[in-house]
Amino acid sequence: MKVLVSDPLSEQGLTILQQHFTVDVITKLSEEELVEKIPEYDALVIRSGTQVTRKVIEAADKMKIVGRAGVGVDNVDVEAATEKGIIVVNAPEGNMLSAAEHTIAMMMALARNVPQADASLKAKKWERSKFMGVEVNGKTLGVIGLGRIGAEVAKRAQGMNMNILAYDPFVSDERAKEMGVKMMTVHEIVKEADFITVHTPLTKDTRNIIDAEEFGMMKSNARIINCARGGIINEESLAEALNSEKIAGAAIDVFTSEPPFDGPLLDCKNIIVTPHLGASTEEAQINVAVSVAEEVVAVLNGGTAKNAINIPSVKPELMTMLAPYIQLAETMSNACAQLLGKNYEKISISYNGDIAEKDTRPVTVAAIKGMLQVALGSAVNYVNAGALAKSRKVEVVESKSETTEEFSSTIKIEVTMGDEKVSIGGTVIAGKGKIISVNGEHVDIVPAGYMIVATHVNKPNVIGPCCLVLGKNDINISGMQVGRAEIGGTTIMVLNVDSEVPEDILKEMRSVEGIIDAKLIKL
Ligand SMILES: NC(=O)c1ccc[n+]([C@@H]2O[C@H](COP(=O)([O-])OP(=O)(O)OC[C@H]3O[C@@H](n4cnc5c(N)ncnc54)[C@H](O)[C@@H]3O)[C@@H](O)[C@H]2O)c1
Ligand SMILES: O=C(O)[C@H](O)COP(=O)(O)O
Repeated sequence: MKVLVSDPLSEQGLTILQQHFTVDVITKLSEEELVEKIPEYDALVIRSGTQVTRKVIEAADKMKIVGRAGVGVDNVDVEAATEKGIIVVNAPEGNMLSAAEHTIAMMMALARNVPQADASLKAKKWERSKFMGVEVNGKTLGVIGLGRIGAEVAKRAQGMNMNILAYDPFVSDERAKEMGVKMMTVHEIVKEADFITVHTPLTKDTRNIIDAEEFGMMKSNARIINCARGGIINEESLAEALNSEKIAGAAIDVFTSEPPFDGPLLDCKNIIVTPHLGASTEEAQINVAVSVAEEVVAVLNGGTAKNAINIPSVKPELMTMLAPYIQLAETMSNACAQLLGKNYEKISISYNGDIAEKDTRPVTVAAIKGMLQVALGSAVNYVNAGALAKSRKVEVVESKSETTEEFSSTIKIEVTMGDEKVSIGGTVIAGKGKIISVNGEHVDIVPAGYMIVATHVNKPNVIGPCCLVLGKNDINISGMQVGRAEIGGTTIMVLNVDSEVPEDILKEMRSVEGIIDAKLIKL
């Protein structure tokens, strides 16, 4: 088997890989070059320098694992990898102490103008009064993102007698208390802190978490540090805050585009910078390279990964089989939660037929994720879905039966709140997911785009008027399925439509005689 290492990796990691596989180390590949090379490799090992885009993933026909020798996976299209059944692993702990120490080094250098004073003296100037600094003792440090690195930074800063405020929606008050940290909102923190440091991943929610509004609230002596990811602090707003002396300084290790030669930061007043050095210590590089190399060896030899970030660890062959079910379950539970339209207390997932004999944990996780995503958006992922369901007291029930009627494998998901429930059944045919029932009514739908699900009485002159409502409002129907029930009974109609349907049009549909309810879902 062949492994491509496309960023610099320590010798210790390379040696482990070379003992098992043919290893090519080719760095600085463009997307096109990577797309061209990737089909021949079974695994790809990267750091932050390689962008593993959807295009790369789609071309990776043999690939079973992407190993990130480090923490951040924002340079990997994890969704695309998951869809293709490729496991993504990282090394979550190997560089955490180095990153925390670099943050403290940056904070101290910022407080005492170390890089500027160093450059001045080397330019044969003796400017003692120009480089007046501040103590950190007794000052307040705001930590945004109290995960592994944030917590280590907080611990070290406490050792220097700093008061710690933190914001992290996923950290309990109990844990914060244990750490001696006061939890606050971002706005409360930026108003109070003398130093602010960010340690979140870069996500839709954390991008620009510190922007012009937040800089406007800061004290004039505030100093800000980013050793996490470029983009968590908006670079234009930071440049403006520094150049107008709204804040006293910034220490930045990471940038939206690296190297940041065309960005707004390098020429700012009172900024000190390093070229993404948080993890650049001998110790961290050995740790992360060995950890990821061991994961690649395990997975390519048919074992499981310990630090898979996209799915509970299962064997790669099984992942290939499960991939379409994972996607289908996520879509089905998302549809169930949208149709229920309220909070829920239980999700039941039943596996029938061949799939019942497999390790279905990744499918269950995907089902939980899809359901929670309606309320939580991108805050939920495959890793935290189970824990989030538990913390929200949502009961998860799995059942298995090896018998099915029509298809070799089916899954059924039911989301419940009190007496109200929505259930959707599905199967996979030729690698593509299909919805085969809604609330027990047989249908045959490819789940995608906008869908109207209408419960109605099975009698003449109901379906036609509904379609007329859509037609006269210029909404194109691209597919339609009607359940079977005895005449006069209640059944279901599912309409695939090409555009969003405003609430007033849905209301008009609901007023059609015989329509009991009509809801729009977006998949
Ligand atoms: N500069 C470097 O070389 C370097 C080295 C290592 C890690 N990093 C980066 O540091 C960051 C933190 O890494 P880590 O190992 O501590 O990760 P982690 O997953 O242990 O911690 C991240 C924390 O951020 C929190 N979080 C998520 N969304 C949030 C939000 N919207 N608001 C507030 N908090 C939120 C999470 O709850 C979690 O506690 C990552 O971006 C990682 O890529 C950089
Ligand atoms: O997320 C990480 O682990 C760090 O940003 C380190 O990145 P690097 O491996 O490119 O040094």
